[in-house]
Parts: sequence; structure tokens; C-alpha cells
Amino acid sequence: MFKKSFKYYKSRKPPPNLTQVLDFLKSEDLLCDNKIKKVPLRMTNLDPFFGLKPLDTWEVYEIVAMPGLLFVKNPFTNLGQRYWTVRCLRDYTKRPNKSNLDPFNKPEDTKNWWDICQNGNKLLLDKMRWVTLGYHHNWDTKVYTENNRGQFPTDLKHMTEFLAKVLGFEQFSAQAAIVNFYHLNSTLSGHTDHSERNLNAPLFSLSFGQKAIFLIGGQQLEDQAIPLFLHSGDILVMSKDSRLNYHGVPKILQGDVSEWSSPESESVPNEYDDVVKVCKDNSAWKPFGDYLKHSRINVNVRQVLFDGEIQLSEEINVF
Ligand SMILES: O=C(O)CCC(=O)C(=O)O
Ligand SMILES: [Fe+2]
Repeated sequence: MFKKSFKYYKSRKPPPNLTQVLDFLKSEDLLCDNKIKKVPLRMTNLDPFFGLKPLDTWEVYEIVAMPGLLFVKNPFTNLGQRYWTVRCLRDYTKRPNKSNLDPFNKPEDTKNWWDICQNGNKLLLDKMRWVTLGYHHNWDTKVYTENNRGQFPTDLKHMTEFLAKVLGFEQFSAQAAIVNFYHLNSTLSGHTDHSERNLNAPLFSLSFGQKAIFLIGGQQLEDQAIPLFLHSGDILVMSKDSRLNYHGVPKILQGDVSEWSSPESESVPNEYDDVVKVCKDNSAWKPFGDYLKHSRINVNVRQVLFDGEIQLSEEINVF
């Protein structure tokens, strides 16, 4: 069922009928049809986090047919969306983080991929497809190892751990992330994310830029799959029974521009100042906004270790 649905939504000729794709912009209809239910926040008394809207405005839903699959309707401020876009494109793409471009370039070539692109090499812009942070995902072996581990960005760690707390996953520790860059013809085929040692911890998936059709099935390929739209700013949480479900992205659709349009004034803690300057300066922001007009950025953040563990391998003490 998953493969058949994936092929259906991926098709260009003929294009798919999108009426069955869950659209949380019409959440009232989905609630009426019993497709989704509202989930109350587990903590509401936390100080607001930079780049996120006040907690009393958040809308969180669970998909009724997929227990454990939570959807947070864009909780980011426009400034927040701009902030994470700049971080993903300009900063997280730098070494020593790993990217798909590493094997093809000398270290100095990919070091400032974003700057090289801005200084004329526009062809390189669409070649960046993924970056890994923290424990690097090994695409061949699918195994995380201690000697293939980098620094996890502090801002992304704090933001996802804040999100986790609000949703009731107090113990969540952000230790690995994949940043995916999609263009209008990109797809991500069906897979399960099962490399993490701790498969009970939830996985947080953030989307910025053009909207995607996200397809999620069950733990078996034969299980029924559900398509849903992910708009800019939306967050999906795969937890509990849905953590190991097949999922993929059969299509990116162009059309969304407004979500990151004009940054509002919000108080900014010192450590975010430098990036916020870029977000608020329209000419500095322009290349990032232009990128988002034809691309989608997805950041998915995982916990690898069991709660309280600090590394994968045990130290061996030799006396
Ligand atoms: O782009 C997405 O929404 C999903 C990405 C994903 O599933 C992954 O990187 O494992
Ligand atoms: Fe995935």
C-alpha cells in the first residue's frame, strides 16, 4: 500500500488528486471528520522561546489513525522561520558537519558552500542535498558510532528540547540531526528511521519553505498510508506507536511564500543577535528568501542514546 500511494502522489502525468491529503490549514474540517484530535500542551508555564509563538496560541493535533504521530501547526514566528533558514543554509552546511558534497570537493570548497554560491556559483546551490549534525548518520551502514560524532548545535538542541518539554517528552535529548534540502523535483523514498539505539525517544521533524506531501504508513509496507501537507513552519513528531512507521516525501509543491514574509519585532537573547541581524536586513535576507521560493528545508532531530547515557560505547578499563 505504501509503495502504491507513493507512486500515486509522486506522479506528474497524470498529477494526483489532492483531496485526500490531510491539510491542517483546514483543521476544523479534519476535526469534524474525526481524522485528527486536539492534543493539550503538557507544559504551559515555560518562558517563551526565541522564534516561537506564545504557547497559548499553539495548535497540536494527533492523527487518529496514527497514534503517536503529532502535528504542531506552524508555531514559529516569521523571525523564527528566517532564523532557522539562515542557520541551516549558511552555518550548518559548514564543515566539520558532513554533507553529500564532501566526497566531491576539497575541504576548502565546501567550507563556505553558501558564500561560494552567493559569489556566483549558482549551479552549486541545488547540489546540496543533506547535512548531518551531532552523531552523523552513516548512509551505508546506518550505524551511528562514537568516532563519527560532531558537535550538535546548541541553538537547535535548546529549541528542540523546549519543544519536547512542551509536548511532554521531558527527557528528550537532541543528539543527531539530518538537514534535508529539497527542490521542486525532489522526493525522499519510503523508509523507517531505526538506526537510533533508543527507539522509544520521539523524532522531531521541522519544515521550512515550500510545502511537501508527506506520506506515512504503518510498520509494514502493506499497511495503509496517509498523505498530509507539511507547510512552512509545521512540526511533525513521530513518537510511540508511529516512531517506526514507513514514511517518505513523494512531492514538493510550489506556492507558499508568506510564512517568512516580514519579521516581527520580538525580544532576542544575545546569542541569537548575529543571525537575527541578517534576518532583519532585507538585502542580507534576500538570497535566503529566494532559496525558499523554490526549495524546502527539513530538519529532523533524533535522540540516539538511552536517557542518562553519554556515549555509545562503554569505556574499557584495562588494569
Ligand atoms: O523531509 C521530511 O519531511 C522527512 C525526512 C525524513 O524522513 C528523514 O530524513 O529521515
Ligand atoms: Fe525519516
